[in-house]
Amino acid sequence: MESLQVARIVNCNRKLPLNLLEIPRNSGMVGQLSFAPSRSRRGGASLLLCKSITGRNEEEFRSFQDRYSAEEEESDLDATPRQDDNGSPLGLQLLPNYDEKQVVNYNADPVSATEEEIGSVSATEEDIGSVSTTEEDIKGADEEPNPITRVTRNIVFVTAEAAPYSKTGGLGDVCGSLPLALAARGHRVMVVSPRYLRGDPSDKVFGSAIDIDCHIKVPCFGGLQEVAFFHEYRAGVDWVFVDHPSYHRPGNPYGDGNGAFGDNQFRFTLLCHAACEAPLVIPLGGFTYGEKCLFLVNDWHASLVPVLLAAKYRPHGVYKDARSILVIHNLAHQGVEPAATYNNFGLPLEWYGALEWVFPTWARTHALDTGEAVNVLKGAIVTADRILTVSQGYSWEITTAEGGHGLNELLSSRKIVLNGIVNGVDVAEWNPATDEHIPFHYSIDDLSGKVRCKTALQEELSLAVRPDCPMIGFIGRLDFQKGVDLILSAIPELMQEDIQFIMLGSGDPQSENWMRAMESTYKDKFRGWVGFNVPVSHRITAGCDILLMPSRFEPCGLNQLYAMRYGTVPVVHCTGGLKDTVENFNPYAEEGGQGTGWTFSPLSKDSMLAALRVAIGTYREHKSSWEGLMKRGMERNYTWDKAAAQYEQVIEWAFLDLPYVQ
Ligand SMILES: Nc1ncnc2c1ncn2[C@@H]1O[C@H](COP(=O)(O)OP(=O)(O)O[C@H]2O[C@H](CO)[C@@H](O)[C@H](O)[C@H]2O)[C@@H](O)[C@H]1O
Repeated sequence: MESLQVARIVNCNRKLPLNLLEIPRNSGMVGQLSFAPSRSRRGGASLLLCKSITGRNEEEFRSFQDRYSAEEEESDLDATPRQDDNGSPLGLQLLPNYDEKQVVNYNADPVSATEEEIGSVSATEEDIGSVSTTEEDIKGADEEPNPITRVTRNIVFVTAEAAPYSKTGGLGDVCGSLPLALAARGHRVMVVSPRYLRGDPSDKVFGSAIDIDCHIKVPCFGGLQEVAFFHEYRAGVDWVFVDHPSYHRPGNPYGDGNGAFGDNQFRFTLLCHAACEAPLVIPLGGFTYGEKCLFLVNDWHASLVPVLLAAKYRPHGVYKDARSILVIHNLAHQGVEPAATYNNFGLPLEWYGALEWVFPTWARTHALDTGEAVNVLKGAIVTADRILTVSQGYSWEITTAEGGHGLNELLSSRKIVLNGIVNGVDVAEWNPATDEHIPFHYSIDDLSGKVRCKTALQEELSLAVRPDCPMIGFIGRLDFQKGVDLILSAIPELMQEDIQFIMLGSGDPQSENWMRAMESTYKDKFRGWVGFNVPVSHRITAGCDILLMPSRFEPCGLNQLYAMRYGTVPVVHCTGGLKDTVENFNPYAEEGGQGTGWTFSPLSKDSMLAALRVAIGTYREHKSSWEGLMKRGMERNYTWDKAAAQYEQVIEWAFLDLPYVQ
């Protein structure tokens, strides 16, 4: 079968079906690798890569291995290797900062497990009896008044972007932070993402990722495509970068000034194939992640992964114990292509139905258009073991006709495994007391630095320096989702108020031009910063009094979380994650009011303007209420550790069930 001409570097210890071990002639592979026992600095057995590593490569590999082991020692990790029935190394336990009694090694041999471990396992089984996948269960997961059992997993993130290596929006933030939080909780975590090189100084972010001399050939797009893996071990996480010439070009991960790249389907198909191979072929710290891993696949770019597990691997006994969770950050993007491109995915023909997509008649372009297409995100929805979105509100919205982008019925059919977990904030990056991008620091106990940040921003933008003038900010992609059109329609009226307004964003060229035009029309009140600039986004978040987010839909939204942390009061459309995270201000509640901002509805110019006017009035005339709003927002706990505890719970649910597609 064509898709099974898997030419890859194979761990010789693994007993794979023969056809998976076949390596085509002239494949150009670096050679088959074998493993041999070697010295272990920690006394236990370790595995040494012993073929095709010569000269410089050998040196590089050794320094990579030394670095890995050194960091491992620093964190005092238990690196005892274990193997599964096939001889695959498993369960390298990374357990920093944990009381051993609280951690159960999921991969431990039950025969040799201690009584204490067995006791803990049975505690888990009791839990199983009471498990029901309700939102309360997830919410409660982070509370842990009496932590009983923690199971460590091998977790593989697959993502098109991960900060600081690549970021165009919130996906990059999440995949740059959540892996760290899960690793800190004791899991072994790998992030697989492309190695984007733009040919400019920004490429230095990949400077510490070394070529581990592991090349594979993946069968897709009519041939065998060779990709290489680079690796960096940082903050307890294995960052694995897939290297291929199609990731080397100017622009952002998805496109450039001319629009989206035409070969994105190819680029992300490569990513998915490579991500499926990575846990099998890359020995990190001497050991592969093995087959019993959990794939966290993010958005459509990674959505072929669960389909590949089901269609390409499991029929041959590989990944039969793995699980996958699809995380939907934005349902609006689904990876839809003409049906003919199905042949390019490297999937067996009989799996066409998983990706099949037929546009309704009204959405077809001409009389002969049959509407036939393939939808990659749909493929993951029908094959992943569980589905997560980035807030509970959004997980409900996507099951409705209004918010489902055509996938609501399918998503409703999987409601039982669909949950929402609100994103966290990277508190190391977003902390007004230490933020390196802002000129003055402040905290909930001493807010004096905030107004100084504001006047510094006014100076920077050549606006009148007026500490008492309400300053409103907007940060985000300029597109339909973010409701930029609403701001556009409201600006003439808003500019009648005595306020200052600053927008930072890039995207739709028409909106960019509109921002420039507004700046010249309202010289004394409006500033439009066109571009993607992280330091400026921090300065706006710290300097403004109000952050406006009129998003049409918002799966979670991060800027309102950052704003609250910086004492900047959010005014948001009451939708998705915005509704879940911003509590509407009630001035009549006890103790001078409740709430952290304003949520307006419906999504109209008038209701947005009304909310903004109330916010402006409160800022001007009710100073103590305003301070209460700021402080309550700053006290909100949206940390990644809290979110990671909830992810852990969902991961456990995934392993409780049999694989959805066997
Ligand atoms: N011009 C600019 N300059 C500098 N920084 C900029 C910027 N424009 C945006 N950013 C930054 O990019 C991030 C965007 O976060 P959002 O929550 O708006 O995510 P986005 O809509 O891209 O992604 C999707 O995924 C995320 C993550 O799950 C969800 O929160 C969200 O609802 C969903 O739409 C923030 O860190 C923001 O500060």
